[in-house]
Amino acid sequence: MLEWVEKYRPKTLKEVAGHNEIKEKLKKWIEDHIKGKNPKPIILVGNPGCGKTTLAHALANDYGFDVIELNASDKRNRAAIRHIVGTAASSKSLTGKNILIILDEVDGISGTEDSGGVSEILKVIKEAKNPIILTANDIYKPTLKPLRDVCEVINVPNVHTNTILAVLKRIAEKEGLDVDEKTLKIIAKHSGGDLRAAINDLEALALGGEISPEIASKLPDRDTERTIFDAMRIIFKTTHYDIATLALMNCNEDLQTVEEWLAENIPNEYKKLEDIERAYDYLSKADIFLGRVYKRQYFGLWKFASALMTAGVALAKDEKYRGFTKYSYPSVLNLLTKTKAKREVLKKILKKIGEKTHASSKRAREDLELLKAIIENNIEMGADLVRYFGITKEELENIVDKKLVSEIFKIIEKKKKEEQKEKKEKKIKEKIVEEKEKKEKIEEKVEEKIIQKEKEETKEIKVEETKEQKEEVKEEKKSKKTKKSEKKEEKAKQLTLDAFFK
Ligand SMILES: Nc1ncnc2c1ncn2[C@@H]1O[C@H](COP(=O)(O)OP(=O)(O)OP(=O)(O)O)[C@@H](O)[C@H]1O
Repeated sequence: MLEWVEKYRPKTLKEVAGHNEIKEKLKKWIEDHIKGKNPKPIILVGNPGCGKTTLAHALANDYGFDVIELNASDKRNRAAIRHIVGTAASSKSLTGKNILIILDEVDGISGTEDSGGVSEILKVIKEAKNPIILTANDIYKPTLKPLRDVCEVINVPNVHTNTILAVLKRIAEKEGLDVDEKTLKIIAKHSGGDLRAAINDLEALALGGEISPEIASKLPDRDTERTIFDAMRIIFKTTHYDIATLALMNCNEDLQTVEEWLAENIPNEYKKLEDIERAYDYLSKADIFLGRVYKRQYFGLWKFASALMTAGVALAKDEKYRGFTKYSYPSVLNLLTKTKAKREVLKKILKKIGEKTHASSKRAREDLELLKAIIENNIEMGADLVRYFGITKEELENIVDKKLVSEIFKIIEKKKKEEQKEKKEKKIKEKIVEEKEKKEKIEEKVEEKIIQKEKEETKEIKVEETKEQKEEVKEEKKSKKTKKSEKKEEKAKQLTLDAFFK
């Protein structure tokens, strides 16, 4: 049974959804070839599943070309490519048709381990009389610059959501699926412009037997889980070392998670016992390296773990298994996800205890056991400790019986209220003392002022007194003076009288 992406792969350019401008460019390019103008080879660059290979095949079909499609990043293919290019000097196939060479995944030529890869492809391009289309997800690696220089780069954008929706509708109709537009829209949006992913999702949901908006919205997330799905697809479907090792390039998951995914899905993909055995053998070897990376911090071993996991599992099969495989979420991770919330809470509690007791989380774990025992035997003390550590009710419910928790928090509330009351009373008492002190101070000040005033008054009286005394002395002096002068005058008068009578 063909998987849907193959079953519904467009045969002609007309059937290819979207990409109208690119279709015109390709048509002109192949017509130039037919006219013998020998234009530059084309590199179609775009994200996975946007239709690069489909465009190339449809073009060949429309113009009656036979196709030779080879994976450029596979070293073993290079000899075949050279041979084909060499023998196809007449640029015609056995059937007498023109040949279009499609070199897939040129960005899979790895720079260091396959340094001659790019120059070999360049040689092929130079010698070939046939039109060549190369495809790549990313052509902007520095090692691929020589290829960019001799080819025409055409960027193929992601497929528009509406276009994807139209394709999904057509497939659903042909497959007689009972699915509404809302669900198809969710799948289309979710694919992020990757039509292959959208078709695969629709097929996976159809296989599951139920296609509803609820289920469609549970599809793995494009940017996170999706990348791990892509990685699984690449590792399980390829038989090439380089491609397999690149499978984790855009994958954000750590190697331990990838290992779980592979362990879960090996028997989903591989059917021959020998393949399964070999795959698990490589995976277990990868696990040994990975263990040493983490335990001994030998980060140099990481690449061996990664290579054994990706290329090891990929090359464990004798040949590719065709058809669609539904990769499942690892059951162990499923279990961990289910208990994740609980584990997170436990971590928080241990952190809180550790902060107060200045202990590691390992030691805090022992303290937590102690706390549980205290709660069961002396709930008052347990409540005090729970409060001291700052453990919330919701957190405590994860580790202690709910009944006990509500009792503990009743005690805590009661204590809190009592403390608040005490605090209030203390505040009132303090206020009273404060007021009293204030009053006393005011009284002291008033007294001081009265004394001051009295002092000032006595001073004034004294001043008055001295003034009066001065006046009196003056008066006395004055009267003495007048008396003296009167006496003088009298004396003078007497003298004149005496003189007169003499
Ligand atoms: N524009 C399109 N119109 C119709 N179907 C498409 C289109 N693009 C992709 N598809 C579907 O998606 C499948 C994958 O497309 P194709 O192999 O061309 O992608 P690609 O861009 O070459 O991806 P990759 O980079 O992974 O090789 C096709 O088999 C086809 O069913």
